[in-house]
Amino acid sequence: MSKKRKGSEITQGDGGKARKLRIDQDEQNDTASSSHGDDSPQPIQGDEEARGQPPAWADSRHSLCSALPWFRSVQGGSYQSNKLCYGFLLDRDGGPLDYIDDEIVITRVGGDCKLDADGNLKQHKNQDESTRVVESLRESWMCLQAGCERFWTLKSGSTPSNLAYNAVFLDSREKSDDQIQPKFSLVPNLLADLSEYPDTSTHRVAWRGVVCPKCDKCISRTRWNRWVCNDPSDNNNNNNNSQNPGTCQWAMTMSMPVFSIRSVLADHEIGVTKRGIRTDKDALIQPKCFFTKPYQIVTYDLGDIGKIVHFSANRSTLKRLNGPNELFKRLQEVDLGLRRYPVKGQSADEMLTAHFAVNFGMPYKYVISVDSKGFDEAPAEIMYALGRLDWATKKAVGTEARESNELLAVGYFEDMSMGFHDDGEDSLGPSIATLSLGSQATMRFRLKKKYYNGSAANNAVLPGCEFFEERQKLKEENDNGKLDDDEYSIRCMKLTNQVTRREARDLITLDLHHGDMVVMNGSLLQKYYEHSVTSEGKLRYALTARHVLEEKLTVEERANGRYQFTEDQIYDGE
Ligand SMILES: O=C(O)CCC(=O)C(=O)O
Ligand SMILES: [Fe+2]
Repeated sequence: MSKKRKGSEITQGDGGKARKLRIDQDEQNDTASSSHGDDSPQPIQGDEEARGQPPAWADSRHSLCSALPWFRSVQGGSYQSNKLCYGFLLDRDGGPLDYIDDEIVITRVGGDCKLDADGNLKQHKNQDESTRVVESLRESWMCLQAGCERFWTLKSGSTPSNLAYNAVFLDSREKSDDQIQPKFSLVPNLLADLSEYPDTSTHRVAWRGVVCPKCDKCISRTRWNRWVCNDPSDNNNNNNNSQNPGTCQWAMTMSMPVFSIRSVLADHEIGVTKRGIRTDKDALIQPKCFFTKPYQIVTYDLGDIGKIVHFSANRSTLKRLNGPNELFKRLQEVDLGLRRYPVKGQSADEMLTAHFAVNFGMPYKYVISVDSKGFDEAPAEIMYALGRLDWATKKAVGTEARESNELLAVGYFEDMSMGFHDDGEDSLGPSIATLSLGSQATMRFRLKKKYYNGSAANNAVLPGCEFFEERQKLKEENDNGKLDDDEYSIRCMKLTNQVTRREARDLITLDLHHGDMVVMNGSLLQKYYEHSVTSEGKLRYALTARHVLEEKLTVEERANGRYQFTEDQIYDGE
């Protein structure tokens, strides 16, 4: 910023001589030699050297938004709430008419920019007579009434060449109300708060970013229990900025108390003998319930597409040796290496997942940018979970089920979730099993966008698509020859054109409780449907086992997936 303003005075910043600007309209004439005259407020010069240090800085928008309450707009340039602008993100692509001082920001948001020869985004079109937005340019007063013969003309009759803001305009504003004070400090000291209150370690506020106390960099919480400035292991992480790693090595580890299972559950009772399941008589897929002593087993059968089997553990199953209660406690005590990764498909340094993850065994697409740890590095708790998941998979699918050779551990703090996705890589076997530990969660299944309007599923009528019953009827008529293929396509297309929803409705919703296991079986289930999970408490783990097809992997990768259960890791279903 070249100049700073205070009230109606414009003073040169950086220790320069303070000079008073006389605001005398008569003295402003057409012949101003330059609109950037000595004593006028000046727009920011893009190539000017920065002076001083900012109180906080960030190398990605995500870390800025996570660390400072003043800017929470991950995508937009302006962060506002209730018509109040809290923060404005200006980057090097500001326009030539931008003006900023202590009290005023005049700038533009997006639009009309093009990349120049050096790859910099530059404003493509400037203010001219066709854009009459700014009525405050200093060069001289002129008429801005389109159609007037003096429109966009200076007193001399010429059109303006250099544009700068009129000082009177810059000065004309209401006095600020001293009663209104900011809600937070410019850089809140979250670190001090969190070390004082370790029982909040998994609360929403604790997975915000912090500002590095050494170098003032905004740091997202990518690690389970710590913040690391310039985390060297981000190099694997698709992070653009890792090409220019910073030198500050500050890190802080949070002491995290071990939460009892009781303290993270909202339920009255842990592990009821018979669990109520969501019942909806109109639901297309009706669950079939089956009780055994240790588990209530609920199956959602989608015919040729596949099935979802939900195992709910009862109280004594939860309490067994190496069972869910113990695993929940012990997973908190070991260092699993959980961390948050950039969301796939987003620009590399932007969004991070709203859950922590770590992969064991064979590599899996979900964490493709990080090396998977071999099962030989997995803590025993992972192997106990794997044993239980293999049992559940066999129980749901039959003895032909393949043994898992990969396990993704996911950790959720308060308000964390996993958005809609499928687990259907072509390098995976058809069965996927998950063990839930800790807080309750909701799992939803729905048809993928490209199928729910009924248009793209190889002539199959998929449960959950719009106009399912009408489509089924048409298909029957087509199958038994009542409707020829052409007419059938026309009628189907007509239905597709009537679809107004953007996304499919949920087809199946599961309430996942501590100790539950869910087995999804069928590759078509992953092809046509997607699922999401929203965690509803302060701490939850999901341990998901899959079978990655060996032929898709290198010899070294295959070695990671080998393991030998100890006797007690083989689960007997009790
Ligand atoms: O959190 C869960 O229960 C499931 C997680 C999941 O869908 C996955 O890891 O792919
Ligand atoms: Fe999944």
